[in-house]
Amino acid sequence: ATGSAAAVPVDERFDIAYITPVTIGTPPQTLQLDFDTGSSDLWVFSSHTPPSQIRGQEVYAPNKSSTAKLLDGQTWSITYGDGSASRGNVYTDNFAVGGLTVEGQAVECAQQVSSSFTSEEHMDGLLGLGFSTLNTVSPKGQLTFFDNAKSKLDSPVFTADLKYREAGTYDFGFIDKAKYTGEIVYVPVEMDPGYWTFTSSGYAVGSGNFNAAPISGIADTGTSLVYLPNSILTAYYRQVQGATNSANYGGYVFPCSATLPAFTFGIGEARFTIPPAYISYAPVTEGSATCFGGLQSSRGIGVNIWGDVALKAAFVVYNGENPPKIGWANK
Ligand SMILES: COc1ccc(CN)cc1O
Repeated sequence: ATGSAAAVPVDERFDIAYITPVTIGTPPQTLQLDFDTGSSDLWVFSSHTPPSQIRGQEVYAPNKSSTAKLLDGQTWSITYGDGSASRGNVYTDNFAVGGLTVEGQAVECAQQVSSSFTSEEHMDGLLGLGFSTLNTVSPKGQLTFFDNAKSKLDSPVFTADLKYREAGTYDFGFIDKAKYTGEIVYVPVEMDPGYWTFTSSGYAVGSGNFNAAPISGIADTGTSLVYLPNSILTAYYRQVQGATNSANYGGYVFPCSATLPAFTFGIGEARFTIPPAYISYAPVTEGSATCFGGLQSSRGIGVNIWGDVALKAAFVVYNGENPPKIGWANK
């Protein structure tokens, strides 16, 4: 079996996140979820979510699905790196992504969501694609959609082809040769504690020399920006007129009119270049002449994060074999 579905920017302007249509239950209920390789809970706005916390989202109503079953006594609670959070109870139901169906998928229904989820009107929940060890359901941890689907997939992989301000694709069970150029370069994945953790071979700022140095980090489709060690950030923003690391805005900002260098990162011998446009991420507030950078410091996070700003510069293969590996190709 295989599946394929669009990854659409959730907002018209900054690629804050990408949403993908899924169907849940019988008859099928369609929701738009943020596919997140940085977490492993599949949770949705639901008929159990307080109406005061819903602002336009579609909800999953298990009581309207003839195939829904309550997982009695099971609850979930998750907090993300940006401080957002949600929690609730758990059902199993039929769940499909782009023609690929899993029966008995754990669907975590929100009984509480934090304000940043409420304000993300087009996002009806998250679909975790991290390793199932990260799943928060207690007392019995649940499997991700990918782990449930894996045995029936033609190949135990999914791929992410995210794009700059346009729709890309998530494919399950196959690698579409039309989506990339050259060869896919694979590097090992450390699956403890549950992220797609890999080591980049180094970086270059603009047309400067490549600095060969191992940079461990996670490939995280659910994070908008790239978070790297401070030393790399100072090397990059030193090249940007008027750039400062702003306590006020919580990161590197610069005049939106500034000329930005590209940023290149290595995967083995391969090189991937993030164009300047991806790094001039967004005005700090609507209409401001000050822009927030797409490259930020990982100081204080505890892990380096290759988020969407980097991922959309590549075609990425998440290979769930044992041991897992991650593949990168230009496109
Ligand atoms: C508030 O929005 C989000 C918070 C956390 C994640 C997971 N990294 C994804 C989101 O879209």
